[in-house]
Amino acid sequence: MSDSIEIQPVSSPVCGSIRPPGSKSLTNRALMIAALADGTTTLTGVLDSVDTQVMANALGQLGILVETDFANQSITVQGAGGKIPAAKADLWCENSGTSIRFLTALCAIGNGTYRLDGNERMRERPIAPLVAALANAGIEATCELTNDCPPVVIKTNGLNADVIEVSGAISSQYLSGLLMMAPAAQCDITIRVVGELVSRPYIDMTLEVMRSFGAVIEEPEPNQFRVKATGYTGREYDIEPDASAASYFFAVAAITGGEVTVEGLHRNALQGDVGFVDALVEMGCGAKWNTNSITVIGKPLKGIDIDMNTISDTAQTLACVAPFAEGTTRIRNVAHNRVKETDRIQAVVDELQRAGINAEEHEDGMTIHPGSPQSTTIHTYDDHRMAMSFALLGLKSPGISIADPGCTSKTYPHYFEDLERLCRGVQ
Ligand SMILES: O=C(O)C1=C[C@@H](OP(=O)(O)O)[C@@H](O)[C@H](O)C1
Ligand SMILES: C=C(OP(=O)(O)O)C(=O)O
Repeated sequence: MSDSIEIQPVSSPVCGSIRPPGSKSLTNRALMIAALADGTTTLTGVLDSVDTQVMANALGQLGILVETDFANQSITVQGAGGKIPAAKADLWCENSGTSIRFLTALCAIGNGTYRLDGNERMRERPIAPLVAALANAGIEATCELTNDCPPVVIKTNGLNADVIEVSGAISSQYLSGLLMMAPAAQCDITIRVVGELVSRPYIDMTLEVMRSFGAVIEEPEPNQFRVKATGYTGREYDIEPDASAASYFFAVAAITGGEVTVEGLHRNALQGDVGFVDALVEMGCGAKWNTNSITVIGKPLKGIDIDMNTISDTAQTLACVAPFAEGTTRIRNVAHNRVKETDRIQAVVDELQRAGINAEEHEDGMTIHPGSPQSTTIHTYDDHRMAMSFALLGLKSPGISIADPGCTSKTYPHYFEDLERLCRGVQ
């Protein structure tokens, strides 16, 4: 893909419908659980992107039979019944947080030595809370370097602990990984979160997918989970379209005064990020929640003060809607966004300022003032969500280019084509 892509402004409100590709979070959960299950699982509606390829490849290296048919959005997994066939593996996780966190927990139930690593940014993304949780549970788990980040080495001959404690203050993915591994452990396990838990809807998603494959989990107290060692049963499982990806299309309706329908999502979707629609409604938009689609209707926007802890992947989207609202917008409680693909608080504020928008950085978020973006090239810091959200500015003002558009391949390789199709009505 080229070095940058210039976004063409739209001349009228965007009206249309779109079905984003499958959810990254659900695809990677279903893959891990299918690998642990008894029998065969066929996944449909899966996402074909770097993050899911990395997960599928790593499971293959662990000796699980994973047959991808990405052309048909399908993957078949022969579950190994709670065993990890390979006794040794070096797993490359690129910059996929879900992959490295879920796989680290998965490796704990193996029998051998496993090393997990990723790209330069992944080596700056903390994993020590998960490593400490496993170490306290009797696994020889270490961070290879001195910065509490990957590479991680796991030496294990199975997990035999009945209580695991984990911190959830930096990422919920540590807890999700432990929860998903637990039904395959040697005994029932209580997993307790110590302190704050960010991104809670992802835990509810984890529990729901686990239950769909037969897991039995209770939450006797908030953030304390009792998981039975029942194993999982393979099945056919369909993945919802990605709700975080949908946020960009809902935002298109919001900023152009149009009407955009996203197919395949609904109020009770497994992904908490459908809650982004509520944020747009708070800003003044209309919304229709249908049984198998959600429509956002763009109306005059007003700035809001919003806690986005539970829907933090959509904070960048909201930050790129905010300049077009009347009044300031304050985004709170997303300090965990500083340790994702890039420091997403600093990067968003820097790039809004580069486009001439007045924005301030806070420890936990940002304030954005109304303004009209000026022509510039937006830096994207190898963060797919920087590229996808800042494209919105270019729909409103001429001369906005997005550097390194290929970085969307992490979760949405065809994003710019889909955006073009929606905005220009090209089929
Ligand atoms: O469990 C998941 O699928 C995810 C959890 C979130 O991470 P944190 O829990 O680190 O906020 C989110 O940002 C990420 O894109 C996907
Ligand atoms: C934070 C993200 O991904 P991950 O943590 O899975 O790398 C994301 O997709 O926005």
